[in-house]
Amino acid sequence: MSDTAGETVIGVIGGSGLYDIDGLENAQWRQVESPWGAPSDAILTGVLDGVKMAFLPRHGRGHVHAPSTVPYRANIDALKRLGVTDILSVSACGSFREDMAPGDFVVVDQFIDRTFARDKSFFGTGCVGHVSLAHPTCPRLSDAAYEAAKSLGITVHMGGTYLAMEGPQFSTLAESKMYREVWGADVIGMTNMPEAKLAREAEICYASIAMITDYDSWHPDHGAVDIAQIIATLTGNAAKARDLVARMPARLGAARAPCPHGCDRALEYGIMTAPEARDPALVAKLDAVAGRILNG
Ligand SMILES: CSC[C@H]1O[C@H](OP(=O)(O)O)[C@H](O)[C@@H]1O
Ligand SMILES: Nc1ncnc2[nH]cnc12
Repeated sequence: MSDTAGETVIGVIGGSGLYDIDGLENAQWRQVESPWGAPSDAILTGVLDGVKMAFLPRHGRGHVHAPSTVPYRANIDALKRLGVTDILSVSACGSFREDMAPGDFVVVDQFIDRTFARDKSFFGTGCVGHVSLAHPTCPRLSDAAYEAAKSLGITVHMGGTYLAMEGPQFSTLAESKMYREVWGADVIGMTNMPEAKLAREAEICYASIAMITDYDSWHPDHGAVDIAQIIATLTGNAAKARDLVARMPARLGAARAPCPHGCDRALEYGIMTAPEARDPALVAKLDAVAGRILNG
């Protein structure tokens, strides 16, 4: 197998309210072709503090894609084609915890996937692959994001379980209470699944920052989700998210040691289909995501 040490390339997937980032040298919006379809938008590439960066607005500029129709596979594949090694996902989320208040950031470390209408894997008939998702986020990248947020004076919580719902409607009161009281979720959003699963399949380290915009519907003093309040909080959060992103290159550095947690080797023993039984068309589509294993 090939060595995974090399150059850091930071990918940032910006969620609701974050449609670009500033300060990149040689900034350029680039159309990236993918065999998995068109990504959400062009990808903004450039260099920040000597580290290559690639920014993709998850919903597209102008917020075109709904949570269910974001082209998750094309997005992860396109970032992989640009050489991205580490993805920082930034997302607007509701909170199930009194102490995770609107305006706070949460470094997510677990997910409950309740989505049901999305393509969730690059693998399938003709090339079956399995990866571990017990620890779906990368501790090295998550630590860097946490430290960056703390250094900016942002109220940030380390660790939290993100409930991924299909949407686009928000939860009923009964669902909100069940996610919080029975399932023990901390935050809720509509987009980090299957994104995190696909990043793991593509052997890209993934960390997720939840920017809290509301208390969903469970909170007796806050009532139901109010989209006007969400947008107001989002606007404030976006500036903090940009500052956090700007600190990431200095935290990670340009030279990249292999991930100590194995994210960049997740597929090492994961492909089950015998070489002679593989579908050449699917293998060809997997050139970026799994080329290290399939063609290594
Ligand atoms: C604007 S509220 C609902 C919307 O915001 C979140 O998007 P993202 O995760 O991309 O920041 C949430 O998941 C919904 O898609
Ligand atoms: N309460 C909520 N539920 C789902 N997604 C969200 N994004 C922001 N707030 C949310």
